[in-house]
Amino acid sequence: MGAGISRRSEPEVHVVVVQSQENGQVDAKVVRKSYRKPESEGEVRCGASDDELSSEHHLHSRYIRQPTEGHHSYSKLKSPTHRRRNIPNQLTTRAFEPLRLSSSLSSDHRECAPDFITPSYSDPKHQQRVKAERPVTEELSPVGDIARTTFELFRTYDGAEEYTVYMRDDGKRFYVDFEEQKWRYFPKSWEERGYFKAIDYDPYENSESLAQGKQFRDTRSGEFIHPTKGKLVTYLRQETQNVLYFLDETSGAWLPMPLNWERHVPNITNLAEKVQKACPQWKDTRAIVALLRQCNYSVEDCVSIFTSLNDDGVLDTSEHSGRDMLRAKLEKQLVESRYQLKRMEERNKELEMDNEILQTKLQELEMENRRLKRDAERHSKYQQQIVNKKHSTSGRSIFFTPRRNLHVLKEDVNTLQTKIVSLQSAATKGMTTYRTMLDKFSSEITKLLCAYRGQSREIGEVRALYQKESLHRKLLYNEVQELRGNIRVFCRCRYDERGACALKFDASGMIVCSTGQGRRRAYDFEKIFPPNSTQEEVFQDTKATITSCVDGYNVCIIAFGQTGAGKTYTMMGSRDQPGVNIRSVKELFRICKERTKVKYSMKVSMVEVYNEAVFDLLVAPDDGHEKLQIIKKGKETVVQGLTEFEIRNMDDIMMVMQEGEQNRTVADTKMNTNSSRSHQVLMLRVEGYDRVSKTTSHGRLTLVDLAGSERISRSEATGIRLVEAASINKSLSALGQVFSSIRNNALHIPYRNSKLTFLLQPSIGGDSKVCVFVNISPLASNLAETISTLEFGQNVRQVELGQAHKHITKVI
Ligand SMILES: Nc1ncnc2c1ncn2[C@@H]1O[C@H](COP(=O)(O)OP(=O)(O)OP(=O)(O)O)[C@@H](O)[C@H]1O
Repeated sequence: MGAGISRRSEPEVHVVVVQSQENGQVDAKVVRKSYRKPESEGEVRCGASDDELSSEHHLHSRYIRQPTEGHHSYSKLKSPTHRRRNIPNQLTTRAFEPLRLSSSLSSDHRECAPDFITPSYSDPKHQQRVKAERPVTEELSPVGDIARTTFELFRTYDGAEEYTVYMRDDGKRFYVDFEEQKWRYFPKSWEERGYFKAIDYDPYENSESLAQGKQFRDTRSGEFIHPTKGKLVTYLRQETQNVLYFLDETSGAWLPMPLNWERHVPNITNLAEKVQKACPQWKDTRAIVALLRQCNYSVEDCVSIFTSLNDDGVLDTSEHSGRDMLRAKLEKQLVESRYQLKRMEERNKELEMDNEILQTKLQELEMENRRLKRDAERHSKYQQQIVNKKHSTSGRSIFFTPRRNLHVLKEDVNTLQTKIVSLQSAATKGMTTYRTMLDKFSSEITKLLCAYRGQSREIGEVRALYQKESLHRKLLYNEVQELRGNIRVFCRCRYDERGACALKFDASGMIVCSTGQGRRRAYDFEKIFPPNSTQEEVFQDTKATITSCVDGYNVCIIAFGQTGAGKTYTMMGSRDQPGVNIRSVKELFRICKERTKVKYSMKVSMVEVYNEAVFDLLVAPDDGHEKLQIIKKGKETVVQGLTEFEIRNMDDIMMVMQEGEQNRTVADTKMNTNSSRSHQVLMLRVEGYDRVSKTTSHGRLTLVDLAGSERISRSEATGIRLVEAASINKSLSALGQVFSSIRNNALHIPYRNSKLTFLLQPSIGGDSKVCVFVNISPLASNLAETISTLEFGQNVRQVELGQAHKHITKVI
């Protein structure tokens, strides 16, 4: 038992035809909406050829034939919404296949061309019939927004047919019926049989709506009055993008127009006004001009990007959002392009593999073909020999070859020949198929390669733009920082051979780490030093700040971070790789030596803050390690009884530092074998007497190596180590509170909450220049501490100290 099913668009009609095996009676049933099995037993043989189907489809009726010998039966079905038509009784007998609709009856085709169906559009005979039968479709109006349309060439894979296709801005395709001079919807089902090729289209040539643009293109040279530069000659040159150049009269060269100037060019102003008219909430003209540049001065593209970004919620329409919007767009484009590139690469690989397989198959077939040809030649030779032999023996008695044997041989040869011919034709057919497929794949590969190259170039451009933007942003930020007198915060990640790096150092100069639950966060600092950074590189960015203490500024450098994250390494360093402390003093000596008109003197002192008490590190503990008191004398903060040494060269400072390091409290902890248990503060007073201006500058350099924050649960500190850890954490949190209070402009800044903050008050709370190093570990096991250190750094970054002041006194 079986069934044939016919289906069309609503109302859905299913037909079941059953022929009883007992009496041969044929029965056809109409089942709507669902497929139902026929109840009577029988064998189904029903169907219709494509021709018959297509010729009847436009009648909107179906018939099913049961071709038993000499008898034809049919069932005529009609859809209630369509008209009835008589079906001819006489139908030819032929082998039927199960009743089906041709592939061209896809839903989109029906929707587009309701009154005609093209089952085999490449068949010219059929097309003629279709043209004769199809009623004229409504007058389609393909022209939408002409600037956003695409003209394409649709070519069938066998190359037999070509259509000019037009894609409207709403994505609908049309093709030109040249005979009837009409636009028709392009059926979706055709797309499987060929491919599209874009036809280059110049909107200036064809669009009336861009008459303004045409005029603009025709008058590429021009001049305009710049508010400060006066009259400037311009010329709009087209390269990959349109780029506006102006004639620099000094050098006589055409230079690209700066964005700020471009706003005053009348044509550009016109375009920008158009954009603003379309997007009234977008007020930032500079951003509009920037986006127009990116969109090759296409108002439509510009508006479209604006609208789409606005829809996505990406766009902030406030005045200063243009650059952000552009960046967001570029980032989005970058992500999309990367994804597409990846997909294309995958597809490319697949196609290349298919291609290889096909090549191998083709080679096999060619070998088979050659072998068959050789066999055929051998057999025809053999047959010829037999015939010759027969002729030569025809006059004689049948002594050599009995007639019967000859007959059998002849039959064998004939059979063999037939087989060879059929094999040859099969091989040729197979080869043709594989060749066609090969051609198809080759063209696809070529297309993909072109697209791939285009994408790569685009990605390169977008990436370069993005990096330029990031750099620009950073420079602007630095300028703003300079003006606001903020603390500069650097981040240094230590090198650690114990494990892989769990942090990502972004190309745009950010540090990215996972903050749990699949979320990631990027942290931005003045500069980020990845694990492989050298001590010299780290010092380079602080150098400028340090040297300003020679001019009379107070400068303070602080290293903050988890225990073992490399604070002491950054500040003190090793003998071979000296840190910021030694390099700073060396730099100070170098500058002092350079300035011959100024007489400098340097004095150094060193203290540690250990368990909430201040100790002089330049006094050996044996000589009486006394707690020192910090007191306020007017505006100054003074450590009572502090030893101060004058230093004249590097040897002096090296000796002093060695002494201080020896006296500092360090201990072996679970987290660091040489862990600093106190905050070390090195203070340098630099006085310079200018013989010419008769003034004295009083600069002060404070270098602070903080003790490391630690989680007691991880460091497993007990006894005295636990007391130390508690006091370290307390003073560090007091430091954090001081920064937060300054940031929030609090009336009271709690400097006195700890000895550390009280000691550092003149350095961090006044008119100093401050650099903070946040030291972090790259290990995944330290991620929680790393994140809290990075958060601390971000908070400190927001602090505004105001502009630093020079300390200069006039000598009478
Ligand atoms: N960038 C680096 N390259 C190579 N080794 C480093 C680096 N940073 C730190 N180290 C090494 O890591 C170890 C711990 O560093 P360091 O003592 O400077 O950490 P710390 O933050 O000062 O710790 P604590 O707060 O416990 O004193 C030292 O042996 C140091 O030499």
